[in-house]
Order: sequence, then structure tokens, then C-alpha cells
Amino acid sequence: MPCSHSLSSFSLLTSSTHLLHHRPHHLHKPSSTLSVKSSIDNKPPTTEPKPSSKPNSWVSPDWLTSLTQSLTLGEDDSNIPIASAKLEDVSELLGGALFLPLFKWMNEYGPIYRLAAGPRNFVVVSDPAIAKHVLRNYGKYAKGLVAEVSEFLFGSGFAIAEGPLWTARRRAVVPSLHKKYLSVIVDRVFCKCAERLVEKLKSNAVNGSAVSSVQLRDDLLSMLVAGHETTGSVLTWTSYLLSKDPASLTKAQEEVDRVLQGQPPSYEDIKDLKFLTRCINESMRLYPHPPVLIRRAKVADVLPGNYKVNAGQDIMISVYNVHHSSQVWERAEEFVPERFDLEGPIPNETNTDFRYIPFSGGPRKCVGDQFALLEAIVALAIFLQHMNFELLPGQTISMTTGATIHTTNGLYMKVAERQADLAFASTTSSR
Ligand code: HEM
Repeated sequence: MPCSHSLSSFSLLTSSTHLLHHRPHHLHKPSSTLSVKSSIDNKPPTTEPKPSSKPNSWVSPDWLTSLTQSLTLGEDDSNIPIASAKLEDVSELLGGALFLPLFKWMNEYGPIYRLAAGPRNFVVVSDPAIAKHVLRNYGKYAKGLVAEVSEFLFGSGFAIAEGPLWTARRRAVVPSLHKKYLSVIVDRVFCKCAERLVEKLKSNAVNGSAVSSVQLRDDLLSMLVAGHETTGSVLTWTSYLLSKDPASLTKAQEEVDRVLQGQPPSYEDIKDLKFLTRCINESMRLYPHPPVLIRRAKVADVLPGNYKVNAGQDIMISVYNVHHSSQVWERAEEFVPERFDLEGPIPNETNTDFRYIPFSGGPRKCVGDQFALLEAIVALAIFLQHMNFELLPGQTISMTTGATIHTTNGLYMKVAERQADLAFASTTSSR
């Protein structure tokens, strides 16, 4: 499920003006940012399946691919390449990061391909223009499989509801996420909770015990809103990325000291924590939660690029692929917070033309996006203000999936209490 967190929390922060204009065939270079690219017009790589050394098995996805092809794709005029799913692509990943083979197949088959997954077949989309088409045309594309499999959990909750029920409930919830409400919540909830977390961590700093970021996440979850797994995962991966990039960590800490001057962040301060916000934005590009979005075509349609889909077609939009594609982003695999112009707007689906879609887009976009960003910024700012941290050596950090991307075996950090550099803060701050 996209947001497995409870819906009892609420939102704002301004979204977009224009950061990146869509220029279909070219690299785009907004001032002082890295360019992003469009993959839709690039010729897809070869659709020839790679030879496999392993024998076919009747339980293997390659067998399922063949069966599905023969049963459902005999008359295929969709123009969509068919990915040949091989057992070795997924066998090591069962129970793990199943979105990773989708990335491998994108590199083999291009930004759109058809994949057999059991008796169904999915069209896997890794292209911003096609993702935009599907997400924006909500009337033509419903939640489909994701609503079916999570109905036991959500009942008729509006995260998976369709039609008039969804419209009515969404309208009812949105006002509760208004900016006025959020500005109060920053002070009364986010700051207080993050400060309590820091107090807890200080005892770990004193006795030298390692802290697992899973625990850190769980602490944040229980102190903030129950089930807030998405924001917890964002904080986990952002702290991981910063621990691997000391220059960015120092830059973020200096910014926190300069802007906050040893105080907790106010709602007004948040807009000045520009670099720290970009660290979170970039972390959500590299680790989007959830990594895939699911839709089902309600009617036959033609996707950008002249790919045809029939009514009933299941579609997976791999946000992970869009965010990691070298056709879409320069230095796609690197953590570069500055790729998003510090003086520009916060990146979102609109101002990146669906190249950056961590909160999805279109009518079913996350209602809690601004709430979540504020919460993450406040928690990270207070954490960086009071703690130094470093990754314990010898860990292999790998990904696994639930509703969000998790670390497979936790993330162990050594934490130490930190004094804000107030000398630096007072000489350079305008506060
Ligand atoms: C970093 C944190 C978060 C991330 C990454 C995230 C991500 C998403 C995504 C990708 C979707 C759209 C799924 C789709 O298009 O199928 C979504 C939907 C949703 N999110 Fe979030 N979310 C976050 C935080 C929140 C928070 C804090 C709330 C509550 C205040 C929330 C409430 C919802 C709801 C109610 C929906 C369903 C909206 C609808 O179907 O109309 N989310 N979220």
C-alpha cells in the first residue's frame, strides 16, 4: 500500500512554481542544477531476451512468461516489448526488494515493457511522460490490484476507495491539512517529539551503545503518529546517505546552526533550511516510498509513445525506475542534494514534469505530502543540531520492501552529543 501510515495526520508547505520545463528531447539545465532527461523518445534497448544458463522450471517466472504470452498475448498489437522474466532475476529477491528486477528489466527492455507475473500481466512503466498520463487520467485508471489486496486492511478507507466515496472523503480531509494547522503542529508536535528523541539518544551517546536506525524510526513513529512508516523510512535513508557523505552532513549542520541559532525550528525557519530540505528531497528520489504505484486501465487507451493498453490492463509505475533512470537523471545513482536548485521551488511532480514523483501525482497524489515534509525537516534539523552520528563499520546495507523501502538488517550508528556551533551561527545568521 502506498501509505500504510494512519490517516490521522495532516498537511501543507508550498509546492511548486516552475523548476524544470519539459523539453522532450533534450537535456535541460536549470541554473545550478543537474539536468534531467526524458526517456520516452529514446529507442528502447534490445528486446531480445538474454540467454539463460539455468534450466526452465515449471514454477519459474520464465515459464509463466511463456504461458501468459501464449494465452494472452497472441494478438498483441500494443507495441509494448515483452520482458522475459527469468527465475534468477527474482529468486534471490523473494521476500526482498522485488522492485530491483524491474530496474534491471528497464535497462534491458526500455521505459515500458510487459511482464508476466503469474496469471496476470503487468505493463511496467519507467517513463515520466507515460507515468504522467496514467496518474493524471485518474478517471481512466483506477487503483486496481492495490485496492483489492489491501481491502482487508483499509476497508472502504479513502486511500483505496474509488468514485464518489473517494471524492467525498478526500474533500473532507484536505482542509484539515491546511497551512494554519501545520504551523501549529510544527511547534507543538514535531519539535517536541524530535526533542524527546534526542534526549533518548543522548543516553546512547553516553554509554556508547550503537543505535539502530530501525529503532530510531520506530521511536519517531510511536512519538509522532502511529504507523507513520513512510516518513520514518525517509529519515532512515536520509541519515544513511548523510553518514556516507560527510561534506553534505557538515553543510547541513552548518545550515541548521546558522538558521536556528541553537533554538528549535519555527514554522518560518523551515523555508530557510534549504540544503537540509534538498537532502530529504534527494533521499526521496533515491529511496521512494513506495517504490512502485499500481493502476488498472478502466478503458482501452493509447499511452504516449503509441503504446496500446486494453481495458483491465494492470500497470505498475516504477517510481524507483523513473528516479534511477540514467535516461531521466544525470548521475542518477549519486546522492547530489544540489541537483535541485537551492533557490528554486521544492521539487515535485509538476515542476519536474513527472520526473520526480515520490508523492505520486494527479488526483490520487498523497494528501499528506506537505505534512510529511515538514515533519521530516523538523525531525532531521533537531537531530543534526544535537547529535553527531556515524555508520558503524562492516555493515552491508541492503534494501527490502514492505509498503516502503526498508533496510534489511537495520542501520547501526554511533551517536555522540553535539553542541551547535553558535559562534558560527551568531556571526552569520540574520535571525
Ligand atoms: C514521506 C512520507 C510520505 C510518502 C513518501 C507518501 C507517499 C504517498 C504516495 C506515493 C501516495 C499515492 C499512491 C498512489 O498514487 O497510488 C500517497 C497517498 C496517500 N497518502 Fe501519503 N505519503 C507520505 C506521508 C503521508 C502522510 C503524513 C499522510 C497523512 C497525513 C498521508 C496520507 C495519504 C493518503 C490519505 C493517501 C491516499 C490519497 C488518495 O488516494 O486520495 N501520506 N502517499
